Amino acid sequence: MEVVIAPGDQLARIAADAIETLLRSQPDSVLGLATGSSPLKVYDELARRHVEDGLGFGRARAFMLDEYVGLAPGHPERYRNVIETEIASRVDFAPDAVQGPDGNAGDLPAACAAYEAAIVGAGGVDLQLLGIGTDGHIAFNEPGSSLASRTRIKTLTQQTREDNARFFDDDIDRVPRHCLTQGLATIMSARHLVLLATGKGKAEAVHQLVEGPVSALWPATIMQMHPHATVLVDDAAASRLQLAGYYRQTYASKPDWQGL
Ligand SMILES: N[C@@H]1[C@@H](O)[C@H](O)[C@@H](COP(=O)(O)O)O[C@@H]1O
Repeated sequence: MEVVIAPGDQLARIAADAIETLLRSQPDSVLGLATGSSPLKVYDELARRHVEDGLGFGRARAFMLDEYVGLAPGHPERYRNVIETEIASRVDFAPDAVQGPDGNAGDLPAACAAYEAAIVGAGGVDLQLLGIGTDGHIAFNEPGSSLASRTRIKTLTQQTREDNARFFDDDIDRVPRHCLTQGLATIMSARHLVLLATGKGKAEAVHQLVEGPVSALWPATIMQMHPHATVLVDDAAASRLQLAGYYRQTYASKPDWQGL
């Protein structure tokens, strides 16, 4: 696991660089897209590079991490709509190139199985962007999630519903109680994981993610088992890291040939 501590804007550029390098060398790459506020600056940077530098997404495909259950198709906070607004509509993905789990399916378990099959059918995800919840969840794998889980229905914790109420007019009663989410094993199948976290509110989750024992109690800790995981954090999110000095020193002396 590589930990990079840098200012927020720089983190977004580092993540966008990794995606650009991938797309330029392999235009038919499969990207994993995350919702939440953490990746928004990355999406802004990718949209800018699309317009100004001709970065193309026309042959790429993308899979979303998760989706609320039961939000109306036109609801602005439905993750499919958020991804459309924040990135898909701003670049040149082909129609239907971006897929997400169907939180309005009549048969939700079947929709989860179909989603897993679609990811496998596309050859798996090359680069998965991730944020992290304050309780250490990735996608919507809440504490207690099986470390071997695949796409399935989950119940959101009170903490996550409180955290996400800001997207629902600060009214927790409007935040759905259930979601469909890629499982931890699904996420671990991606070839490169790139997690972004900023702000003091994420400091404990980041400490656990990088330095805590691997445990279902802090689901993101499974990333310690991934052969290619990058954690991009600002000073505030890094403030509880015990080995912050070592991570800074390692990144400062990173060889040019190494890449992210
Ligand atoms: N399902 C999403 C996660 O994918 C995201 O990582 C998390 C953190 O969001 P933010 O980046 O806004 O802090 O929020 C939601 O729960």
